[in-house]
Amino acid sequence: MIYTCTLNPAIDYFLQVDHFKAGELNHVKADRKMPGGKGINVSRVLKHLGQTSKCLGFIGGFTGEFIKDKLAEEGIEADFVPVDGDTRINVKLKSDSETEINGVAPQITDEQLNALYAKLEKLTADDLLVLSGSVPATLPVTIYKDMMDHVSASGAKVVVDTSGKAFREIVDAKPFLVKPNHHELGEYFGVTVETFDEVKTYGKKLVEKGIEHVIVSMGGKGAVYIDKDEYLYAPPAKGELKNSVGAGDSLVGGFLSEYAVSGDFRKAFQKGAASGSATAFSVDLCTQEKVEELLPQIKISAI
Ligand SMILES: Nc1ncnc2c1ncn2[C@@H]1O[C@H](COP(=O)(O)OP(=O)(O)OP(=O)(O)O)[C@@H](O)[C@H]1O
Ligand SMILES: O=P(O)(O)OC[C@@]1(O)O[C@H](CO)[C@@H](O)[C@@H]1O
Repeated sequence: MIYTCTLNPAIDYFLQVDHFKAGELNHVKADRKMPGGKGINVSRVLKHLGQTSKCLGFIGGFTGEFIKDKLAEEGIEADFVPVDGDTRINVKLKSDSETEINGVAPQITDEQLNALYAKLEKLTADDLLVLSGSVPATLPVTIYKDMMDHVSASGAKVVVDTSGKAFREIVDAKPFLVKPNHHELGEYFGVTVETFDEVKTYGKKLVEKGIEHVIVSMGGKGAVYIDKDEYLYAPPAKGELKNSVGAGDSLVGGFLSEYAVSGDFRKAFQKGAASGSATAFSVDLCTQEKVEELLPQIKISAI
């Protein structure tokens, strides 16, 4: 089973405003509320691509109910730990440019954290655990490493997609796979990472630290896969950018949907990259149909 864990889920509230002006009254042309948070997005992409998964994490309040209902409607299993406060709302403002305003997580108690650990301790060697997104302020920044400690005895493989301090803390715990984007990779090493050579250099440093598989996403420039033997490049598919929110989660979801079935990294990387582009060209997260349409464009090459 693939488990996704979203410590800090959100309702993603998409607002379309013509020519947004800060500091003035703006009228919304169209809006949309979606269940969000990185792990939840991975689960939704897996579902779209025909794979089952279970969502873990913390959820609370009327916003949490909305997310649980939407996941249930989509046939996605969830086993969240309930918390007292409201799950956050993240505003995604689409105008001449994209602006994101991510909300604040509710309080999480030690008891609630222990309830999550108890669920993790039930994982087995056949399971994959995806730890995605930001860490609520009331949890320690070492939380992802602590969670890995709770699954380490099982041998379950852990995939991590996070940033900032949480990413800094997880690297030494050597997860199976990490997916920073190129900015996050640069932030970790205190440098700017823009070119493919820089991605290769700093991605390889993560592999040398003991992470088996590293995927660095580069937005509209595609993605690079690095392990101890090779560097692979996945170009972006061609299309019209409609929404970049969740493209990275789609890369992770698409990758895992193939890896869980075939264990073939090259094919998984291709499917992941096609899924990232498919989301970038869609209003919501990628569909199977769109991923299949774009897949032939993603020619994986050694670089
Ligand atoms: N404009 C685009 N055109 C084509 N493909 C894209 C585009 N933007 C993203 N992609 C695909 O999606 C992948 C992931 O995108 P990106 O690097 O933006 O992830 P991210 O920064 O983790 O995003 P998020 O945090 O919003 O999920 C890219 O590696 C690429 O394959
Ligand atoms: O604040 P975090 O946890 O880093 O990111 C949360 C978030 O911006 O990421 C997803 C897209 O990747 C959205 O669904 C969600 O709103």
